[in-house]
Amino acid sequence: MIPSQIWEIAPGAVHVPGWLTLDEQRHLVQACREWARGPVPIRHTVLPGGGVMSVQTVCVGWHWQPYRYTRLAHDVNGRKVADFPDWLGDLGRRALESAYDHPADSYEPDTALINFYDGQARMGMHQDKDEKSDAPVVSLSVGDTCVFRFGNTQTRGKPYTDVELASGDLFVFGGPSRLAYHGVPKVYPGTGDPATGLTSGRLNLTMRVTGLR
Ligand SMILES: O=C(O)CCC(=O)C(=O)O
Ligand SMILES: [Fe+2]
Repeated sequence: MIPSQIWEIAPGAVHVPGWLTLDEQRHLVQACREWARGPVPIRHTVLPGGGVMSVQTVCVGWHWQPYRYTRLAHDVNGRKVADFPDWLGDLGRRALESAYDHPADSYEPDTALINFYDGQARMGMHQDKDEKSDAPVVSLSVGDTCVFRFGNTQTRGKPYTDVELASGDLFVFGGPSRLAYHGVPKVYPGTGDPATGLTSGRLNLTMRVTGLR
């Protein structure tokens, strides 16, 4: 295989286009489909102020609800989310190795948030800061291409860099970029390859280390 190109967007923030093979994307879509059904079904997360997120989210390992991780999904059906599978941890370590070009044996993600975007869904600028660990976030995308806005650690606004994340792309943010604001201002409907098993929309999976036990 041709080695993937690696783009450093900011220190510790790396974009690797086309990192997942089509087979890996298919496998991920299948797994996400199962997780979306339960034990805690995929849902539009309700924010404390009453707002509803336009993306739909399902978690594995730990359940995220704004703004903490819990064992049980109190805001959905009170059940425990699916276990974080070993194969996903292996994929996370491989991803980190590709992005940073050094071994990642000690990287042990214990939660994944899976977001589904339809053509209208967006995600506002935010920091991933509910984890009690400074380990990197590994992000994998399948389906429609989006604009991923990667900003700075100080403000929601400029400076930021807009990156197009397409199906199979890997994005890692850690180190000095771990707490950078980021968001998804736009998804381009109809740009994904149905061969992934996803006929419309965009799937994004982020793995994280919660630092909880
Ligand atoms: O969909 C994406 O690419 C980013 C998702 C994200 O930032 C999150 O789940 O915290
Ligand atoms: Fe995020």
